[in-house]
Amino acid sequence: MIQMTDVVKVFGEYAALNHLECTIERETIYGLVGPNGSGKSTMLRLIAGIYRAEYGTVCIDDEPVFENVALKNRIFYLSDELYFLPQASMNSMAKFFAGYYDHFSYEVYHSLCEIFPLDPNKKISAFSKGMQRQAGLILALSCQPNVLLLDEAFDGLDPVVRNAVRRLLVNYVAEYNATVVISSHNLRELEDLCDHIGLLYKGKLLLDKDLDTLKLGLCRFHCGFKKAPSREELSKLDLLKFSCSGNLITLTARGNRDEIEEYLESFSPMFLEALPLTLEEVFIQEMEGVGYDFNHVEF
Ligand SMILES: Nc1ncnc2c1ncn2[C@@H]1O[C@H](COP(=O)(O)OP(=O)(O)OP(=O)(O)O)[C@@H](O)[C@H]1O
Repeated sequence: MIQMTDVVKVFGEYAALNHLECTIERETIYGLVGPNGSGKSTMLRLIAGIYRAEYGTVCIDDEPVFENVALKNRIFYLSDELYFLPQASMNSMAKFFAGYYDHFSYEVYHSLCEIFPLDPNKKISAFSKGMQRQAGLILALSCQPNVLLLDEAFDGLDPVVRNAVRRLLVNYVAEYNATVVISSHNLRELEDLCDHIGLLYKGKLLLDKDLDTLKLGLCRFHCGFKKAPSREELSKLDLLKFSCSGNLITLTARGNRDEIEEYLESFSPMFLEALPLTLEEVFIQEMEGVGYDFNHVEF
């Protein structure tokens, strides 16, 4: 379990993380979203033990991370600015990481090299940006970390590779009882990948929720009536959004989907359909629910 308690990280006069509290359970794929400069990389670097917090504690399984060599051997931080040794190929980087990570597995490395169509003898600097990301992921997983920190890891990956990576991460977490934290400024990138989402804004977690709970708590319906009921007539619903055009109604409500559907059926609609909500829409509703103007958070 990753536990950040009252963490402050300052650069000069600026607090990049401002009394941050966050707990990330094992076997979780945790999506960390937030606008540019909200502190995502800083948070990941603190978890990786690269930065020391000015205040507060950062622990993994109750042990402080900073300067903890044994613990860091089980953590891999894949930076948004990928770094490979000059002139390195994947094979030479594998040798480099094998010298540092006690659990580096050549078996895993070779099997991943077969999944991704990259030449392991070619200079990584000659790879495209997306290929370099793939190389980084292969090497990261081969180190078999308990905690895998991926900073903007999906940048530049095409949909096919993205899908493959998604499957790999899900399997990895289950097989190794690992924790993966992925940062992105794009909610849509994380929607089908994470089971938990944290929204970082100005160095604080504004929202930290299980994805199923988030999605289950809200639903949207589109329905048509001979004579549409007014918003007031639907008083039993906890309505977050309501729009009526003629006899067509689109609404978003908080609550149990089946119960809401049953209630709407009692108004004898001519048709009634549930519409999917995107993660972004769920977030907007949740943020407004806690009195926050989502327009200030640009993704
Ligand atoms: N090494 C540093 N020196 C000075 N300021 C820094 C440093 N690293 C981060 N900051 C500042 O801390 C804040 C948070 O930066 P951070 O890189 O953690 O944000 P981010 O959410 O990862 O942003 P992005 O989505 O743009 O990558 C920013 O205001 C940034 O300017």
